[in-house]
Amino acid sequence: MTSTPRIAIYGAGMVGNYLGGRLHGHAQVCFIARPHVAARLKNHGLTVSDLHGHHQHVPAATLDIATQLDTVREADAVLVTVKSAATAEVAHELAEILAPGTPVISFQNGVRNTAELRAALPTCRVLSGMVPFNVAQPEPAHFHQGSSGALMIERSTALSPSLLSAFAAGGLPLQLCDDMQAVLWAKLLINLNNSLNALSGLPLREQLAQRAWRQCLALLQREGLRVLQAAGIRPAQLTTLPAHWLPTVLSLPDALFHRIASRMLAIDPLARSSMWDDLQARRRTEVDYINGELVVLAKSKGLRAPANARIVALVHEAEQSYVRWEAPALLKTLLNS
Ligand SMILES: NC(=O)C1=CN([C@@H]2O[C@H](COP(=O)(O)OP(=O)(O)OC[C@H]3O[C@@H](n4cnc5c(N)ncnc54)[C@H](OP(=O)(O)O)[C@@H]3O)[C@@H](O)[C@H]2O)C=CC1
Ligand SMILES: CC(C)(CO)C(=O)C(=O)O
Repeated sequence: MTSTPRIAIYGAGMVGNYLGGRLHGHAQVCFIARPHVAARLKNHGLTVSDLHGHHQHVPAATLDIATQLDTVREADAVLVTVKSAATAEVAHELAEILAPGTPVISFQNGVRNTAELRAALPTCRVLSGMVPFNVAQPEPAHFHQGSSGALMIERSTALSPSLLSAFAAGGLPLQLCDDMQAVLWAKLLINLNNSLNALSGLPLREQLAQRAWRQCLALLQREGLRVLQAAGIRPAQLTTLPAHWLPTVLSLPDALFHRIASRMLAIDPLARSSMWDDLQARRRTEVDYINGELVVLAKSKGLRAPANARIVALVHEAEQSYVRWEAPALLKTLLNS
């Protein structure tokens, strides 16, 4: 690999544009974008910022934006940043074009994207990744990191020093990890809030500041933890507290929660979950790949996950016609499911 790696970003949305903007100048970044996104970037350039004060504009003339896959042929690494439902299609497109041995990193939520990519790309080095922070889009070509955390990637010899250096130089702290499946399950437990946030219609910080919403999340997580235990899956510890303590902390009264868990509320006031973005854009959500994953796993173990199943149904209803929920009503519905 050359000293400036060529990185293709497959899926120029929230995460793809943010990561690509940060990597720009430290790597030769090529964005694979939908035509309307490509047009917007070509008009405005790309701006990325974060809650720590970073602000950077990448002029349009310096952006490499493609709507066809041909440019990926030369990539030293591909970052997959599409929603989970698009992974299969992307994997098959990449299979036609990528050189054997190319690292392909899934920066997606959900626990099955990597396996899906591996099945279609047996000669590539497919690695799991995880994005811990939120990305918002305050303006059409501006992507803002609204919470903190280091990216995680599966440790592998496929990650060249120049690739790792590009992330460091771009101000994207990176943690290499041996057991990414445990990380992805732990992230899935956190992502159980995506649907609640979407149904609440509130920014994340405002939603999580309210005990009744945290009690809904605690209920979904407790159910999830029971299912994971039955399946012999131990989620990694991604927060200051182990995953199995989170439901207790989330259920605390507001005053105590704000004192003990203030870090959980260190989120940009405008940030919302990616599932809220999908509902607003009237796109299919990832609920089947998050809450639905627990429902399927429970069934395979002869168990049920009724509260998560109820959320799957409610989000599918919201995909058809959005109804905003109040937390006490949703909590009652979940307790009765
Ligand atoms: N947004 C966030 O804050 C976070 C998101 N994540 C996860 O990261 C992943 C990506 O999320 P996010 O960035 O929000 O998703 P977005 O929907 O914002 O971005 C994905 C982009 O990829 C495009 N796309 C899909 N298929 C293709 C294709 N075949 N060719 C070209 N473009 C394509 C989509 O277009 P179209 O919509 O037209 O299909 C969309 O523009 C998800 O798994 C999400 O859960 C993780 C942490 C935070
Ligand atoms: C960062 C987090 C947990 C919440 O924004 C997320 O993963 C998402 O929105 O999909």
